[in-house]
Order: sequence, then structure tokens, then C-alpha cells
Amino acid sequence: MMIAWPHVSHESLPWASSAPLSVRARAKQPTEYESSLVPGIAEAPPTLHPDTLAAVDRATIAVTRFDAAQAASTLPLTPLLLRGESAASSRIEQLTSSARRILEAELLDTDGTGNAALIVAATAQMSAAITSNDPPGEAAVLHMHRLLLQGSQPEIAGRYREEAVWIGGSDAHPVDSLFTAPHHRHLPVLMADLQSWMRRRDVPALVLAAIAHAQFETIHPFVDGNGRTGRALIHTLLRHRGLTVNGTLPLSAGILRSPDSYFDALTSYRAGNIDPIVRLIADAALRATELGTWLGREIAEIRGSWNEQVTARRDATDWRVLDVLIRQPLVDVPGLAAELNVSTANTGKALERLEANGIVLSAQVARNRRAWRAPEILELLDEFAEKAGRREVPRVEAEPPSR
Ligand SMILES: Nc1ncnc2c1ncn2[C@@H]1O[C@H](COP(=O)(O)OP(=O)(O)OP(=O)(O)O)[C@@H](O)[C@H]1O
Repeated sequence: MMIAWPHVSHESLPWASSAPLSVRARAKQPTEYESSLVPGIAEAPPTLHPDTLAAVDRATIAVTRFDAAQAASTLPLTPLLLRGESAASSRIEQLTSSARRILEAELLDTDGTGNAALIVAATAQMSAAITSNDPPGEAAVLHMHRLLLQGSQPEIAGRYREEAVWIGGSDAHPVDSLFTAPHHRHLPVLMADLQSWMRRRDVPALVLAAIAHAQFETIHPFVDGNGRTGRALIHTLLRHRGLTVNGTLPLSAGILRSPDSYFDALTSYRAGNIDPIVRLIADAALRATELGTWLGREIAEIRGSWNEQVTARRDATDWRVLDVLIRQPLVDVPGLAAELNVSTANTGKALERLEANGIVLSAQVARNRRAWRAPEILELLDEFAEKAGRREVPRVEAEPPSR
């Protein structure tokens, strides 16, 4: 007999809005609401349908091969995949920006409020997720959340919420919501329980990561940024369990392909059915390996054509600039000179030669600030974002939960 997964129930709580309301709106406020009562999962046995297990198996093999191929590759693909992944994960929040704008925001270190700057913050978050060697847990979650929102919403960055959050329905109260997260008094126990789950060794990595993600979204521990932090968490877990050691898996692309299926899978999870979310994450992982392999092939092609275009001698700085441009397709002279450890004069000359060779283009990005970009790599990143982008229009816009 299948052992059921613990499902969410509800508790009735008194409702008192903390938001400033008009007299009319206040009169319409409910006095009670149903809040989710989320069970612990630390020791629950995940029983899955054989078809789901087969999908997990297929994805695990593909991810392991993809990761090994990245380790063997001479091209530094990880930074580009990381950029692509954080831009894709941010898309559900409707933050879209061209690769060029994102890289300019990074170069200029802007104040963290525009879309491009928010995606830069998401890249910092994702980077922490894929490089962390710490055991997965609450500290890692809080750290990733801080990285994501410290520039744009410092008052909530890296802090659990102390208020109700819900998805869908009215902005003024949670009564008609699609989902109301558990009361914040439960957060310490629920997050400690999730940490125990994340450290389990008796559950296959992809199953562990998918369920951790769904439980995290069900807990919804933050006022905002739960989706992006929860997707970064999947990366932390896959790395911790040794599935992705060498590179980044562009997973969010697969998750975003059908936002409705994603939201439905989270809804099923709350009802005690873990198969849809595990299946969705396994399929997204499989698609991620295809997308990542495509990106690698395209990069290799561009790098090959650059080799034909460069006219400088084999020992010139120009060749080393090419390697940086693959990782960082928009650079300025001081940053590039520091990275290559050569003079700014030599760096400038190399960039001018590469511009004459048709590899880079320069433009002013701010007052007295010039940047050189590799348009082919930027176009490739935009194409990646498009391939990764959503195919279906979601039924419900995933607005940040109302407060
Ligand atoms: N029924 C649901 N409908 C939509 N989203 C849901 C649902 N249940 C859970 N979620 C999760 O809530 C996330 C949105 O929460 P929140 O706005 O805090 O995250 P975000 O990172 O700021 O935004 P986004 O995920 O849209 O980029 C979704 O990404 C999804 O993971």
C-alpha cells in the first residue's frame, strides 16, 4: 500500500489588517481567515509512482553526464549558464532585461532597483547556491535571500516574515486566496524541519530537491523572493548531493516552460501528492541538460570563428581577452586589465584590435565610461532567454503575495 505524503490542513485565525485602509474598505474586512497548517516532513517516506521514478532516473543520468562534460570542456561555460539561469528564474516575477542591459548594470554597479540590477542580484544569489560547500540549511537559505534582496528591499532581505502572505485573491485580505501561507509563528519549527529533510541521505537527490522546493514554497518563509530563493535552493541541494559539481544546470528554464503546471504541481503537493512536482523537476532537469548542451555548442562555434578573425600574434593579450569575453561578454578597460594583470594601455590596444577584427564593439555606458561588448555572446544569451522563456501564458500572474 502506498504511504501518503503529509498534507496541508488549515487553522482559522483572527484577521486584522495592518495595512492603512479607508473606512469603507475596513468595514468590508473579514474577521477570520483560513491559514495553512503545514506538517513536518523530516522523516516522511517519499513513495513515488514507478513512472516518476523512471523520469528521475533518466534525469539523474543526463545531469551526471552533462556535469561531467562541463568538467571536460575547455570553454568556461558555467558563468554564462549561471547568467542564463538567474535571468530565467527571475522571469516568473516578470523581470526581463536584455543580456546587454544586465551586464551594464553589473559593470556600473547600479543601485539594485531596476530590472537588470535585480537580475544581477539573482545571479549573485544563484552563484552562492551553486558554489556553497556548507551543509544545506536555514543559514544558507537566509544568506541567499539576503543576496537577492539586500539592494532592492533591504528591510526584508534575509529575514523571515512576521506577517501573513498569500497568493491570489484580494490584496486587502487572504480570504479568497489560492493559497495562504502558514502563520509566521510556525516558521522556526517548519524551517528546522525542512533543514532536517534537506540533510537526509536516504532520498535520491532530485526527489530530495523537488520536495524541499515544494515544502519551501508551501512554508513561504519570506514576504517576497520565495520563488527565486526556492529555485536557488534546488541548485544548492543538487550540488550538495554531488549531482552538479562542475557546472550550472539551467533548471528554471524547464520550470518556467509551463507556469500553470508548476503552480498546479505545488498545489498537488500541498494536497499530499508529491508525484507532479518530482516529475516536473526531473523533466526540467532533463531539458536543462539539452539547453546547456546547445549553449555549449553555440559558444564553441563562436569561439572557433573568433580564432579565424583574430589577427594578433599568438602571444598577444588579445587571445586572453577572448577567454574573458566568453565568461563576461561586456568589459571595461580597468576591470579587464586587472583581471588579466596587464597594463590598461595594453588592454586598451588589445580591445581596439579586436574591434577592428569585428569581435567586439565599444560604446559609452556612462559619463567617461566606455565598455566593450561581444555582441555574438550577448545575442546568444538573449536567444537562450527566449528558448528558456515561457511557452504558455499563466492563468494567474505570480504577483508577489499581497500583504
Ligand atoms: N498556487 C500558486 N500559484 C503561484 N505561485 C505559487 C503557488 N504556490 C506557490 N507558489 C510559489 O510562490 C512563488 C512566488 O512567491 P514570491 O512572490 O515570494 O517569489 P518571488 O521570487 O518574489 O517571485 P517569482 O517566483 O514570481 O519570481 C512562485 O514562484 C512559486 O514558487
